[in-house]
Amino acid sequence: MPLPPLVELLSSARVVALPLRTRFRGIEVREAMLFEGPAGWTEFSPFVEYDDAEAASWLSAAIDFGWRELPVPLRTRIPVNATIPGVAADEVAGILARYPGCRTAKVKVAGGDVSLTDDVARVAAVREALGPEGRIRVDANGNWNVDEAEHAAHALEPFDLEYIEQPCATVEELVELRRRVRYMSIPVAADESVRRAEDPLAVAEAGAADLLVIKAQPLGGIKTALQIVGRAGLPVVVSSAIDTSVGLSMGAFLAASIPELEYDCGLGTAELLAADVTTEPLSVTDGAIDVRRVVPDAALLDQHAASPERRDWWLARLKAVYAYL
Ligand SMILES: O=C(O)CCC(=O)c1ccccc1C(=O)O
Ligand SMILES: [Mg+2]
Repeated sequence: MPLPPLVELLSSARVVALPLRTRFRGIEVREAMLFEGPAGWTEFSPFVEYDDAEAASWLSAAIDFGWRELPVPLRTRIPVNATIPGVAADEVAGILARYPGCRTAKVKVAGGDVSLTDDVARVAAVREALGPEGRIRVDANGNWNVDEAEHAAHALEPFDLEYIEQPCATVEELVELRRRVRYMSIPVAADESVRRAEDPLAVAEAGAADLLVIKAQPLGGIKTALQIVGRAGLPVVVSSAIDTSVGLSMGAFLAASIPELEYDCGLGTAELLAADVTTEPLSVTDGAIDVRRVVPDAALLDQHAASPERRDWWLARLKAVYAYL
C-alpha cells in the first residue's frame, strides 16, 4: 500500500494537549496529533520521550486507521477494565465510580515513590469495592526485579489476582518469575515485552507469559497487531496508551476484530482524561465501550489545541518519523 504523502498528513494535522484527571505514568497532560484521512479520523500519539524509530510504528498505525480499510468487526461493544493509577487507597472508590458496570480493575503498582505496603492497601481497597465477583489485575510496568516481584506476588496473593502485568522488565526475568510463582497459579502478562521489543513474538516464543497485552499504535496498527495475536497463540488483552477517543476507537476496532476475547480490555481510559476531543467520547457504560469511528468536535480541537511551540514540536516529529516509513 502506498503511503499518503507527508503534505496530505500535514494538511489535516491537529495537536491537542488534554489534561488528565490524575497523574499517570508521571504525566499530567496527554499530547496527541490527530489527522483526518479518507477512512476517518486517526491518532498519532507516541509518548514524548520515545525516539523517532520507536514512534514509526505508531505513525504506521495512524496511517493504517485513517487511510485504509478495516478488518470486519466481530462485535459492537468491548468489555473494559477500570484503570486505577498509583493513588492512595482512599481514592480508589471515587475512581471506580467512573467505570459503571466494570467487573474488572487494573491497578498500577510498583510506582517509583510508592511502597509495596501502599500497593497492597490500594489493591485491598479495590477488592473491598468490587467484592468477590471482581477481577483484579495489577500492572508493575517492569519495575520489580525477580525477588521483588516474587515478594509482591506473595503479598498480593490474598486478593486473588487475575494476572500480574509486566512484573519485571526482561523476558529472562519473566521466565524465572513464572517458574517461581507457578505453584500460586497467578498468570503473568507481557506488555512492554510485546510493544517495545525488537520482536513482539519473542516473549511468547520464550514461554515467558501466559497472556499478552496488545496495543494497536505501538504494534503498527490493527492489521499487524492481528497478525501478532494470531501467531502468538496466547490469550490477549487489547489496551490503550491513554489515547484520546480517536485513538481509543482504533483500539476498539482491533478488539472487535479478534476472534477470541476472553479478558476485559484496557480501553476504558477516556475516563482518565479531564477533557476529550469529541462531545461523544468512548465512555464506559455497562462495563463496555462502543466500537465506532470518532469525529472530533471543531470547538474542542480549538479549546484543547497545544501551544504553538508544542504544535511545532509535533510537526517536526511527524516529518522526522515519516522518514522512517
Ligand atoms: O490497560 C489499561 O487499563 C490502561 C492503559 C495503561 O495502563 C497504560 C497506559 C499508558 C501507558 C502504559 C500503560 C500500560 O498498560 O502499561
Ligand atoms: Mg502495562
